[in-house]
Amino acid sequence: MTGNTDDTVWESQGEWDDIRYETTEDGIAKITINRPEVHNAFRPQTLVEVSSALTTAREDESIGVIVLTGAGEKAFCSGGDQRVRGDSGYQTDASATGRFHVTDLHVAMRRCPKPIIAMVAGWAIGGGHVLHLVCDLTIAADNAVFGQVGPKVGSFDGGYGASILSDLVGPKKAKEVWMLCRRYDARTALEMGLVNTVVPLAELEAETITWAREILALSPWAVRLSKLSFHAHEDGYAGIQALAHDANLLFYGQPEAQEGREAFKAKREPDFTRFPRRA
Ligand SMILES: CC(C)(COP(=O)(O)OP(=O)(O)OC[C@H]1O[C@@H](n2cnc3c(N)ncnc32)[C@H](O)[C@@H]1OP(=O)(O)O)[C@@H](O)C(=O)NCCC(=O)NCCSC(=O)CCC(=O)c1ccccc1C(=O)O
Repeated sequence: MTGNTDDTVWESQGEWDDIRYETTEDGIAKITINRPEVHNAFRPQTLVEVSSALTTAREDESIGVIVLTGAGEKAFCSGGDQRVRGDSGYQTDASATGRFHVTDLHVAMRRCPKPIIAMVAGWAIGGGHVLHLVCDLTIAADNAVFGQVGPKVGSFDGGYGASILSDLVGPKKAKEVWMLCRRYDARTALEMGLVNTVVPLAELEAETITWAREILALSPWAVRLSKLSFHAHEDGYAGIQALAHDANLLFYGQPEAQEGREAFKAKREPDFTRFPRRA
């Protein structure tokens, strides 16, 4: 056990260098970027570990909601670790091929059928701001500060960092965020529609858990399909594919689909005549 908030006990799982992965008995997983000395900036290894923890949470049937956060009270995440930014992307070591590992994580977060809540205290800046954008919900502490810094440090995000932001706050405001690199406090972020709620820092985790438990009380399939329904439109073919594959997952549980499987295994022709052709 690693700690608790009110009645919540977090059980620590796995061996990690850059993150913590903890779960509660009632179905919440918490992934914490644990590099407070650099305001939780991510290096490639950080993103590999977050992705791995996300897969663990996704495949654990006892988990219904995932919380993404940063260690300490000063920062959610300050984006890519500028010390390992090479000329071809971010590098695991000086001789490694550079990449933008974070874009693969964005896709995995969108693809993950379980709701992901960003729990934001302090800085959510640059790629750290994009990470909260990609989460489904954001609970902000009153000390949170949001913003993009790409054009200041020679970077931009033409993927989710532009599109989700534009959908949330409108194209004019989104261009302001990226083209002026201003900082926005938590109250302003709430007014802009960037976050779901703002609470005192001391109540951040308790509030996040309350939201997570409200979700956990609902139908898992309906929550899952709700998330994928938004992305079906927003993510184009990839979004439609995720929703359609869930329809197929549900169909696999039906006698009609099972007849096809059983007939193949028994080396006989399938008999679908007893199944209705519904309106
Ligand atoms: C966040 C700050 C404004 C906070 O300022 P302050 O409170 O004064 O703290 P500092 O003293 O500056 O920081 C403390 C300590 O942390 C180090 N640090 C902070 N941020 C980083 C960082 N990103 N990388 C490395 N180190 C960092 C800082 O140097 C201090 O260390 P000392 O040893 O004490 O000196 C301020 O810290 C700040 O402006 N930080 C930098 C923000 C930044 O430039 N972020 C990177 C933006 S680019 C990016 O994120 C890439 C994103 C990406 O990869 C991508 C690629 C493709 C598509 C999408 C994306 C995407 O955007 O996700």
